[in-house]
Parts: sequence; C-alpha cells; structure tokens
Amino acid sequence: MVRGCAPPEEPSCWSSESAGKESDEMMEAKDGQASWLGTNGYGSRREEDGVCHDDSATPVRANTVDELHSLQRKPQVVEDRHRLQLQSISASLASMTCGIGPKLIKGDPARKKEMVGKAVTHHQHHITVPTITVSDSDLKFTHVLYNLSPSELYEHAIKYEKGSFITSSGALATLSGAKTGRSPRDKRVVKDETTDDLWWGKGSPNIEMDEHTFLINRERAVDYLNSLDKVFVNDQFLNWDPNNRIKVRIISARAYHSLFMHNMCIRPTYEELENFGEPDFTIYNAGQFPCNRYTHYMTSSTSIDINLKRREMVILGTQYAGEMKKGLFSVMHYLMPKKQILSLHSGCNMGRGGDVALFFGLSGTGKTTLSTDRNRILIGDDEHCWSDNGISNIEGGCYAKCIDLSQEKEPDIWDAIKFGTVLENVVFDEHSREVDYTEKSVTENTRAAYPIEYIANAKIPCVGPHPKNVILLACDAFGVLPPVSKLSHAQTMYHFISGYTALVAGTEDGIKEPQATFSACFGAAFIMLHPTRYAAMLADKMKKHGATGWLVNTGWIGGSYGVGERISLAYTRKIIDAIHSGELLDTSYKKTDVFGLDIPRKVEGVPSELLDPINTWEDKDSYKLTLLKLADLFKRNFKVFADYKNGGVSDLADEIAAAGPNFLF
Ligand SMILES: Nc1ncnc2c1ncn2[C@@H]1O[C@H](COP(=O)(O)OP(=O)(O)OP(=O)(O)O)[C@@H](O)[C@H]1O
Ligand SMILES: O=C([O-])CC(=O)C(=O)O
Ligand SMILES: [Ca+2]
Ligand SMILES: [Mn+2]
Repeated sequence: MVRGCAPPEEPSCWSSESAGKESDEMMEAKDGQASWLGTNGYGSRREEDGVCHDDSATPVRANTVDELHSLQRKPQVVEDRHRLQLQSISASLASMTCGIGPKLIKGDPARKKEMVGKAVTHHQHHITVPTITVSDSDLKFTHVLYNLSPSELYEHAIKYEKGSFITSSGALATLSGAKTGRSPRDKRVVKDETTDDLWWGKGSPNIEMDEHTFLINRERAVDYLNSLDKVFVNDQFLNWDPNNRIKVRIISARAYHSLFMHNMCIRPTYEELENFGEPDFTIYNAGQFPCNRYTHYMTSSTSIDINLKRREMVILGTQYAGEMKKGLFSVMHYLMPKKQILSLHSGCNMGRGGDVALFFGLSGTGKTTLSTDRNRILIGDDEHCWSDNGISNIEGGCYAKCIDLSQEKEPDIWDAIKFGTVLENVVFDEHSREVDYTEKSVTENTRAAYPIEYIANAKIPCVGPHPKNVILLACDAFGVLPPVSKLSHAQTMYHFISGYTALVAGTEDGIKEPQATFSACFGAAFIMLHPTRYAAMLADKMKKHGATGWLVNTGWIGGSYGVGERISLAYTRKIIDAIHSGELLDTSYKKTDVFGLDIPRKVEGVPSELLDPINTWEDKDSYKLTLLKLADLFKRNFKVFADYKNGGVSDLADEIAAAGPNFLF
C-alpha cells in the first residue's frame, strides 16, 4: 500500500492507525492461547465450522480491483483557492485574438474514466469561462497538472513520453529530442521603448524581434498548448535572496520539462504556494511544435523569444530543457542590475570557516564539477546574484555534465543521480538499466538535473557572505595558459570581459569539437546589458570586499588539443584547495611572457613542472607560436571593448586594456 488511508467517508477503523493497533493486539495475544482462538474479530482465526480460514490478515473492504486502487490514494482537499489558481492559469493561457483563456480542469485526464460513478468534482476542479462558442477548441477542457510531485511526473513521463525510463539508480532517463543543446542563434528579444538600455548589435546575444512577431509566436505556442489534453504548470521561485526573489510560471507539454524545472527552480513550500498569486514571469514551452518559418525574423523552425515588457518567454521548435533555465537566467541578467545586484554565470561554494569562492567559466569549464567539493558547502553550481548582502543562488538545483562521469572522480554528483533526478540523453543497458556515462551516441552533452539538496553538503537556504576568491575558469584547448595564475584587479576585469575558453563539444547546438571562444562575462549568450556594465559592478564589489582573482586553466597541458591532454581533475582540485586555504596568497611567483600572468612556483600536491606550460611542451617553438596566436586572438577580441565608451568603466578602461597580453607581433 502506498498510503494506508481510507476515504474520509469511511469509518475510522479503516485508518492505518487502528490497523496498527490491531497488530499490537495480535502480538500480545500470542502469549495467551485463549484470546488467540475463538475471537471473531479481524486478525484472528475462526474455526467454528471446523475449517481453518486463511483470513488471519485484515480483509480488504473492496469489491473490485478499481475500488481497491481508489483506497490507495489520499484525495486532495479541494478548496476555493484552487479555483483562483485555475483562473490565473486560464488567464496565462488566454489567446490574444479571442482574449479569453481555455476551460480548465485540474487533474489527470487519464483518471476521468476511473472517476465515473465517483464524485468527480471532489477530485477534479474546473473553471469555465462564460463565452459564446466560436471554435471547436472552445468546446473542450484542458487538464492542468499543477506542480505535480516527482513521482507523478515520473508516471506521466514513462506512460506518455517515448524514451523515458527509470535507470538502475532511480533517476529518470529521458530524451530531449532533435536538439541536445541550446540554440543561441534562434534566441530573439523584443525591442521596444523599454529596452533601450539593452546590448544590441555586434557581439550581442540579443537578436531583435518586434512585438507583433512575438505575439504571433506566442499565439502559436498558446494555441498548441490549448489544443492538448493536458498541460503541466509549475509555479516556482528564482533567487534565494528573499528580497529579490521572483515568481515564475512554466507552462509545458511534457512531464520531462515539468520535472526539470521542478528540480532547477526553487520549490515553494505548501504555504508559499497558497499565497503565490500571479507570476512575475511566464514561460510558454511549446517545444514540440515548430515556429512558422514564414514568420518575420525566423531563420529556422526553432525560436526562443523573450518579451521583457510582457514578462513572457515563448519556446517553439526545441525541447532542450536548458533553454528554460538559461532563458530565465537572461531575464535575471536584466532585472537584477536594475537593483544594483550583479548576476553571475558562476558556481559558488563556502568553506567551513565561511570563506566564499565564485567559479566563473563558460560551459564545460568546471563550474559544477569544482563547486561540488566534499570539503566545502555548495551554495550553487551555475547562476548567482551578488548584492550588498552577499551571494545568493538563483536556482534550486544543479545541472551537471555527465559525459565520462565516474563515482571515483565526482562522488557527490554520482550520488545525486537518484530518484527524482532527470538524466538527459544518456545511454543505458536495456535490461539492467545501468547508465554508460562514456557513451556519446545521442550526444556528448549528456546532463543530470537534480535538486540542490541532493548534494549532501548543500547550504540551504543557498546564500552566503561576500566572496573572498573569484576564480575564472578557462578550458584552454591551446594548452598555453598556466594551470593557475594570480590576477591583479585589472587582469581580473580583462579576463572577465574577455571570457575565454575552448568551448567543449555539444552544449551549443552544432559544436562538435573544442574551439577557442570568447564570451563576455563568461556568459555572453545570457547577458542583456553591455558587458562593461557587469564588469564595472564586479570590479566595484571585488574592491569593496577585498576579493582576489585567479585564472585556472582546466584545459590542456603538454600541447594543444590533439597533442596534449586535459589536466587531471585531481590536480585541478589540488590547485583549487590551495586557493581556498590561502596557501597561494603567500607563496612565491614568477611572471610569464606575453600574458604577464603571475604563476606560483609551488602548489601542494601538484608537480611543479606542470605549473609553467612551457615545461610540458616538447616542441618549444610550437609553444611560443601557439602562445602568440592565442594572445593575438585575445587582442582582436578585446578591441571592441577597449573602444567602447559608454559602459561606465571609462576611467578603468585603459588600465584594463593594458592588463591583457603585451607583445609585438
Ligand atoms: N581538470 C578538470 N577540471 C574540471 N573539470 C574537468 C577537468 N577534467 C575533466 N573535467 C570534466 O569537464 C566537465 C566540466 O563540466 P561542468 O559540468 O563542471 O561544466 P560547467 O562549467 O558547470 O558548465 P555548464 O555551464 O554548461 O553547466 C566535467 O565533465 C568534468 O568531469
Ligand atoms: O544551458 C545549458 O544548456 C547548460 C549550461 O549550463 C550552459 O551552457 O552554460
Ligand atoms: Ca554546470
Ligand atoms: Mn551554465
């Protein structure tokens, strides 16, 4: 039995409580034969007719299997507030052209049949919007599956979504469909009178769209969602800082999407949900349905559209769940700086003594891997805010890369992959359901999304004091950046604005092998304002709170990609330990040519010859050429920022530009 509870109309002797009492009595009765025999109550043997009946257990009071099943479930109490929730959801799903929302019923459409003969309205609350019916879609009901639990979402996924399976660890394996990474080229932002301060034009991730086209796509998504039998609705929060938290609503067609967001956003308590009211931002995820390529601004059948004025986002033509996560992150990159709060594409953890470290870096550089650390408390793995009160995580979950995941190297992430976790695009044994993390046959970008409390030493609530160390992670496929260097203030800004890495395969659609990339603020795909605006805020906060900047190369040593190899995670962890402990603050340093980086001569647990990359390259000439090549790429990339006058860091601009590589080519 899932729950030993009876429907409220049944006498209380059917409750689990009295069932428990009965068995106690039976235990007592064991000693005294007299009371054991001849009793007629449940739980005893009757021998009056000379036949020993096998009914020593309490018989079930049900005439059919269906009735028995109905006893399993504790019905939800339905009250007036559910009507308000449904009204709010119907308003969210209102079509622009007819101005009214669909008729909604709360509950699973599959349970309709079971309910026949029962008091359906006890379980399924519905609202109807008074209207003169003009279309067939107005005649139907849409079932709303509101903030379902992981167990319920598992059942929906397994029943209705191809490719959904329970793996041997209990995680839900699922497929994200044709897209296995984000599609930044298909992202659009509505340009209107409220978005003058956004970063537009060359280098910006914000490709413009007009309001009318947005509404066309919105209508397409809403019509699609309303045509379905059922939609999933998640009402959740973003940002653990209670003063700056926002309420988000995600309307989607797949249990996979609903479970993903359940894990990734902050889960409201029962009381918080009672008082949720209207969302601050709504996502319409109609990912299975394409956009119409004849629509203006559309260059493919995928479109991810953000409208800041309407506080809405529409997803068409991609089921990759990361679009929702990172779409909301873009929104936070717009909203938070307006309140002087810096939004960051970074991981964050804290030592037992309260020292906080930020881990910046592009996709695949190690934010999740390195912020998840046995010896430290995890605040978050990917998206944070830095306000006057300190750091807060934006999310309620983590999103780890799984390719080549091993229990030995990443034990905490391994342990987090259990019941409730969404495993995207992994390959598993058909029978044992053991996942093979080395398999890339669906994609290299396999992922696990789990609630943050699945990491044993997570900090709940996910907030912490001002950071002491700011670690910039780069996965340098050229293999010329040192494994670790200490940065001056200007160098920290230079490398933050540059946002260099060698993008690791897969996270962005179409990238199949590492290639050098510059992405301002280590997240150009998500920022909304000009990069210098975020950099100025970071400079200010680091100065004010005395944080030290570090550049850590989690990429190649001993040669470029193809010749050398990626530095071992074990060494990188030793380097990070030395930063946290303060060991690297008082060690001796030497300055490198070209980039002018200060590299330590010694790090506990790491062979010293690794610390200067020239030592690990066999071909020294090739090393020098590669170093100059990378430096040149840095210079070219930085030119657009050095020329930029309106970012608010003009006094700093020269100093920052001078902190980049210096050489004659
Ligand atoms: N030396 C190393 N340091 C860090 N990570 C390493 C190292 N060597 C290999 N890796 C692997 O690189 C990957 C880093 O991915 P991770 O999930 O931490 O990326 P991320 O920065 O969080 O990216 P995203 O923003 O896309 O989530 C992991 O698969 C990790 O096992
Ligand atoms: O958004 C994603 O798909 C994964 C991620 O964290 C990133 O790319 O930074
Ligand atoms: Ca991550
Ligand atoms: Mn990320």
